[in-house]
Amino acid sequence: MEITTSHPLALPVGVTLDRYIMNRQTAFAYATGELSQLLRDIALASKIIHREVNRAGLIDLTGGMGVENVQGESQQKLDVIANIRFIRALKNGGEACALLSEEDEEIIYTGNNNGKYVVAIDPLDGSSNIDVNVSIGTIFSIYRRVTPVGTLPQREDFLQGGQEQVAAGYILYGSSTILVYTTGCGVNGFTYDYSLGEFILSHPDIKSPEDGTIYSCNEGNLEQYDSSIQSYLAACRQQQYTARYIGSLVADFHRNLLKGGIYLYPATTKNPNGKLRLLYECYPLAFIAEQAGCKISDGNQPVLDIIPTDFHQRSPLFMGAPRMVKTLLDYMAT
Ligand SMILES: O=P(O)(O)OC[C@H]1O[C@](O)(COP(=O)(O)O)[C@@H](O)[C@@H]1O
Ligand SMILES: [Mg+2]
Ligand SMILES: [Mg+2]
Repeated sequence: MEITTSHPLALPVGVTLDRYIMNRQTAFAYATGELSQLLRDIALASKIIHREVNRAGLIDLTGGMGVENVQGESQQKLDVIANIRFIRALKNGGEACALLSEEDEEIIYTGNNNGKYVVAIDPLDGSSNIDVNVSIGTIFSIYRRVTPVGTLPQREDFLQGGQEQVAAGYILYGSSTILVYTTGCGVNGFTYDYSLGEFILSHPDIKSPEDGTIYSCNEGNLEQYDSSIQSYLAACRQQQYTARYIGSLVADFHRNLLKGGIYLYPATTKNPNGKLRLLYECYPLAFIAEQAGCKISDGNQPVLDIIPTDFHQRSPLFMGAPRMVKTLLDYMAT
């Protein structure tokens, strides 16, 4: 077999995540490497979860734990495993002084009080899809602490508001595993090459299309939505837009980000404040979406402007191609 220069085997391996983070770090004079190390620690934990998600059916990691988390949702085994993996990686890494997780009611202290950062995390997103081999993910948000280094982290370290995030990202465990993140200088995606054990830059400088024809929403809740949202969804159907809903926020977000679309999780009579959690689902995806040129709203204001009051508070979420979200907000304003 002749290996020509265009043959995949001849192409140079892309930039690894580690190398990319390093290159970025040198771009910031005041950068000390701690945030870079924290991002690497998160990437390491996600490689382990990639392996466990992949083999879940073989190592008895499917099914529930028979217990509920602080949200009143039944915890899946992989929810718990992923939670443990991130806590352990951040404890060992030393850069995070505390975490806030979807799976735990209160702050998780890492014991690294000299750590300058705190992390809010949804260890496993799309739990209802775990056992049926549908894409799932992890979502994370990083803040520089506001309490003095060396002291015990406090509530205010996590309730700074979405605009104060210094980094945010997600990992999508799908047909391939991809890590997408921002530190406020654009959005980049890295595909995991498990044969090398490396995340490789595969989606540089991701930008959302200005408009789209994909809409993502659980229409099973249609009767519970505000009539203006029902009218918007009817208009989407009339225009023969494509309905796509995986039921894993990370996967629905990722598709719409690349292809152009709108994701809606409105308030419902069951969840009058929406279902999705502000600190570790809405804020981090809003930071990424904004950096990629999307529009993100809770129906009344940009999501990053919402003032947080509670660790596990929920928020309606509307995000996607700016022209589509603007149209929806026009419907909601009438
Ligand atoms: O089943 P519903 O009501 O459509 O909700 C699906 C949404 O709930 C979630 O599963 C909530 O996240 P978790 O799985 O992390 O709890 C999102 O990923 C998804 O978009
Ligand atoms: Mg989630
Ligand atoms: Mg979750």
